[in-house]
Amino acid sequence: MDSIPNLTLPPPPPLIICGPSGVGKGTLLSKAIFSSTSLLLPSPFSFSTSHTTRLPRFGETDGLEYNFVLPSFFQSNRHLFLETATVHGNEYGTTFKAVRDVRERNLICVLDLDVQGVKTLKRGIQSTEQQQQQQQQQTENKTNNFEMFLGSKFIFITPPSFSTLEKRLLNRNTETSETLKLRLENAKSEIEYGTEEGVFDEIIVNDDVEKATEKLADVIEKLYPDQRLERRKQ
Ligand SMILES: Nc1ncnc2c1ncn2[C@@H]1O[C@H](COP(=O)(O)OP(=O)(O)OP(=O)(O)O)[C@@H](O)[C@H]1O
Repeated sequence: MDSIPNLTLPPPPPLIICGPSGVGKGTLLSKAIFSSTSLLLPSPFSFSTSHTTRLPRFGETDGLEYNFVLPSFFQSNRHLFLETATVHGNEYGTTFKAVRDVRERNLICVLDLDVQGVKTLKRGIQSTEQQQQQQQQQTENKTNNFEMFLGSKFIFITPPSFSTLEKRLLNRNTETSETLKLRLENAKSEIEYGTEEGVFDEIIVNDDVEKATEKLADVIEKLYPDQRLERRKQ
């Protein structure tokens, strides 16, 4: 007997935000899409819950801010992760399941990825597109973790200048002189990649925070024409 077709449409593809550390990704995202105060117009976007080996801070709940796991979880389950990164000796990563969970809630998944993560994702998307063109997917009937990322939108946030990025990292007061140096060294090649023609759908210069927030909201509404974001009076 034929199975009943699933008539619910999947949510729109994920939104990927990338940019050097300290450029203001978190700041702009929380102002542009996660600041909704209206219960009638809740944000259609949601972050996925990452995994980490760092210990929970006071007030953090397992499964909410992060899935707190042992280092052995990362070692034995690499295949479950879209991307992983080591920060200050702790592992962080996004599993395919975490993205799927957001999509099952019918929300658009937002991923804050570094350049390595973007490259991995783009490779996965490209090979999935190739497989689909050759129609191998149907004949082999394999589940492909990258299928849900087809059509993802990529936004790169860049600083107005290198010295501004350095100032922001310094003012944030989160860096030692070593991590500051490392983040700035990485930023050079990240900005080079991010501003290359055709890699990202949109590039936003985070100069004035209010203008950049407005620009981010405009760009998101352009990339997701069926979505409306709650705009704040400045
Ligand atoms: N347009 C802006 N003008 C001035 N300061 C800003 C601007 N945007 C962000 N900042 C400040 O810069 C610092 C870095 O911002 P934020 O933490 O959002 O960066 P991030 O890209 O999310 O960094 P990370 O990738 O390390 O998490 C913060 O102290 C933030 O308040």
